[in-house]
Amino acid sequence: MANVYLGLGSNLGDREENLEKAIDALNDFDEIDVKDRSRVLETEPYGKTDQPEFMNMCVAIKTRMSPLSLLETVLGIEHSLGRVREEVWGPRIIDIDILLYEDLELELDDLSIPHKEMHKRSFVLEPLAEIAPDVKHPTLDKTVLELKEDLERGD
Ligand SMILES: Nc1ncnc2c1ncn2[C@@H]1O[C@H](COP(=O)(O)OP(=O)(O)OP(=O)(O)O)[C@@H](O)[C@H]1O
Ligand SMILES: Nc1nc2c(c(=O)[nH]1)N=C(CO)CN2
Repeated sequence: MANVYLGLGSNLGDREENLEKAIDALNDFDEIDVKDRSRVLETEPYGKTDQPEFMNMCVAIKTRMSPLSLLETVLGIEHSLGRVREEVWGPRIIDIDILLYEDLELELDDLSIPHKEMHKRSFVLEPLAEIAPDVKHPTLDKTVLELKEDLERGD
């Protein structure tokens, strides 16, 4: 079973309910066990700023799925919760990103692990540091807590 960390975000509709539904949908798969979850944090939109505030959280799962099966699964959950892909970085009912998958480093057309932007995003590092402070980012060779502190200092 692989230890995997996912980042969840929502800024449309009932944001907290959307996050709960996504966690329930993950748990509905035999190959996925949700092991831990951070608090839900309300965060300012990052990147494209003229959109509603987000609710973000991170979850720790154990899974037998391969990285690509897991990607297919999270995209399916996004679809089933009614997400419509319109603009990149735009408002969404639910977004599920694969942040870390064991200490895997993977660079495919459709999937980068670790998630390429995670170390630049406080809406990821803040909740992730609650549940995985000592987990190492395999490429940057720093723990989640160190990455969060670097970002807060503006490094
Ligand atoms: N680690 C990853 N987790 C989830 N999707 C990924 C990952 N790496 C690459 N992708 C690809 O990114 C595509 C677009 O994802 P999405 O629409 O959620 O982007 P976004 O949320 O607008 O931006 P970002 O990925 O920067 O958060 C997905 O269809 C998927 O193929
Ligand atoms: N605060 C916050 N900002 C974002 C988020 C998000 O989940 N939270 N997701 C984005 C695209 O993935 C772009 N900007």
